[in-house]
Amino acid sequence: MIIKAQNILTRFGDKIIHNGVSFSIKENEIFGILGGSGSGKSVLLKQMLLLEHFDGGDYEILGYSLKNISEENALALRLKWGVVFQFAALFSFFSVFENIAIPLKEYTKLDDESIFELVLMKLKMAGLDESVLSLYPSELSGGMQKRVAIARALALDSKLLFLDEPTSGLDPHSSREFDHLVLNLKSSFDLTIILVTHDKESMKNLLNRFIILEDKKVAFCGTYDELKEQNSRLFKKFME
Ligand SMILES: Nc1ncnc2c1ncn2[C@@H]1O[C@H](COP(=O)(O)OP(=O)(O)OP(=O)(O)O)[C@@H](O)[C@H]1O
Repeated sequence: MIIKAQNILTRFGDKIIHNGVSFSIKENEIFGILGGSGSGKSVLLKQMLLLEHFDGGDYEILGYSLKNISEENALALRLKWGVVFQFAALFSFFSVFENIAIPLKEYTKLDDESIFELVLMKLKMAGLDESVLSLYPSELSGGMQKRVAIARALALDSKLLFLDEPTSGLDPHSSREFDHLVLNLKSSFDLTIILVTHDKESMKNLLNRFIILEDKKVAFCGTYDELKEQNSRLFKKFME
């Protein structure tokens, strides 16, 4: 297991968000976190990324326990994953090249030529070519911005990729193109991908397994076909 969540309890003030949430994510799967609005999907994602507290239980990610993790281990872990947040979150005042090069400049001692080669390689992995290198984010379509964000997230050879609502804001055609990209990345680069999504097509096309959060707990964990067979109420609610 690459990620294990055990009995997670989350509170904000008096309000309980998760009460005993447990799940495991296997290597090289696309794993979905589903649930209604406010069910705690984003909070769960942020907890795994060390961006949000939890009040009980523990996560184990790539062998590190997140409870009481040291600064040093937290940094080591941050270098092992890539993240794409909902609105691509590119630096608007940097070019595409600069956006993708940032983690390479910050965390490696590579020379300029190697950085250029790597940026180009990551851009191609994400389905773009050198013609966009000198453009600024505002000059790109929404779908292209997401691709640049993916290229940046994978700059450091991450094996874990977290995506928060990656198709939100995209038209249906670009959303399906994005699904293809995610599938390609998974199979070509042995990535494990964790995805929060509302997009029913993406759920059907992409997810190997998923959890559904409901009433502060995991109401379902398994595959699309298993949900269809085992729980028609949740299937209707989330997949139809
Ligand atoms: N920092 C915070 N302080 C207080 N409450 C918070 C905080 N972050 C999230 N919450 C609350 O936790 C609950 C779960 O939020 P979360 O953003 O995880 O929901 P979600 O399942 O991702 O919903 P959506 O699909 O609408 O984005 C919400 O009720 C939200 O108001």
